[in-house]
Amino acid sequence: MKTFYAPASMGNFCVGFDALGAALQPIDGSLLGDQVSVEAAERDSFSCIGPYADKLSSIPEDNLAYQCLLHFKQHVAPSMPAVAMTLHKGLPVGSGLGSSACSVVAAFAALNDFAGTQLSQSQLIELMADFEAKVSGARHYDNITPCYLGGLQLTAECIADKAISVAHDESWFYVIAYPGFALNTAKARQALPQQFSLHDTVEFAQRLSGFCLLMQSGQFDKALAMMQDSIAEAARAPLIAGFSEAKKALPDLGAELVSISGAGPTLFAICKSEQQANAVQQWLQQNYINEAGFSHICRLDTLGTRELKDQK
Ligand SMILES: Nc1ncnc2c1ncn2[C@@H]1O[C@H](COP(=O)(O)OP(=O)(O)OP(=O)(O)O)[C@@H](O)[C@H]1O
Ligand SMILES: N[C@@H](CCO)C(=O)O
Repeated sequence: MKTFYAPASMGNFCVGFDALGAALQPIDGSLLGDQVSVEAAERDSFSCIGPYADKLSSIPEDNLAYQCLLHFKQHVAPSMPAVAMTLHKGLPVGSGLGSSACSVVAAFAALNDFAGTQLSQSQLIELMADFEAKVSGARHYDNITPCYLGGLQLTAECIADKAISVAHDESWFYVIAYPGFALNTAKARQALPQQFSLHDTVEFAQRLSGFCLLMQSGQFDKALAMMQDSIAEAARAPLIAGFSEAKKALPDLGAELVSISGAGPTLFAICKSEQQANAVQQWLQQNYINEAGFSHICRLDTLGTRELKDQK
């Protein structure tokens, strides 16, 4: 049996709505994502286990990972032998951490390996984006590609191979806090303005391109100073209880930036020291998350989706 792990990710990354995404790795070494195991079997089967399995339908056909298996057998590798697939659901649904992307990416990575189909990066990303789009209300790559490739990715349909890795400051800490309630991505997208002025559109492009060039040239503090969300935050903050209070309070504890992770409700804060990250996390644990929520101090996960070794 082989097990593939797909890390959590933060779509948008504040300054790049639908265009930037970053994969996360808790600094305590714990896994924050989904896992898909596959092994040869007499007949196809699917099971979903893990801490968030009960948040999903118990009907296999309703699960994205199983839908990936059915699609793969029908359209990619019809001669593939029967397989027993197990999804370990390690991320809450509607979290803002790329939960559905994790299931899809881990499933296709595991199936591509099991069937020996050796799909290209672009072919795999297109497959993954097709399935992510089924549930998120739109086709966006900013969870799929950082989850699959790792790191910070500039990502879009129009980009060669769908993603370009962007340099990042390895000393930054990302404090993430999932409050414990869900926010459906499709609903969070419906809350967005349907039109932006020419001025706002041009400014978004100027800010995103400036950010990427500054990051790529190692001018990380200048890049950090450019980080503003002019597309989604104003419309989505009212949907996320406590976000506005956190945005006001956390800079006093050392947060350089506070922004929404993906479509929310998870938020993230960028800190330059672990001491500041601990202070920010403590505030979030006391004021932002309920008993079903969690917080992690993270770095960027630079490995992306990978096989977990010594799985029995
Ligand atoms: N394996 C799966 N993982 C996550 N969602 C799934 C899965 N299978 C089916 N779904 C359904 O897909 C929908 C995912 O919606 P949504 O995109 O809001 O969640 P998400 O991907 O978990 O959110 P986010 O990307 O913000 O973490 C939910 O309605 C969920 O029930
Ligand atoms: N970029 C998408 C999803 C991110 O997880 C959005 O903000 O709706």
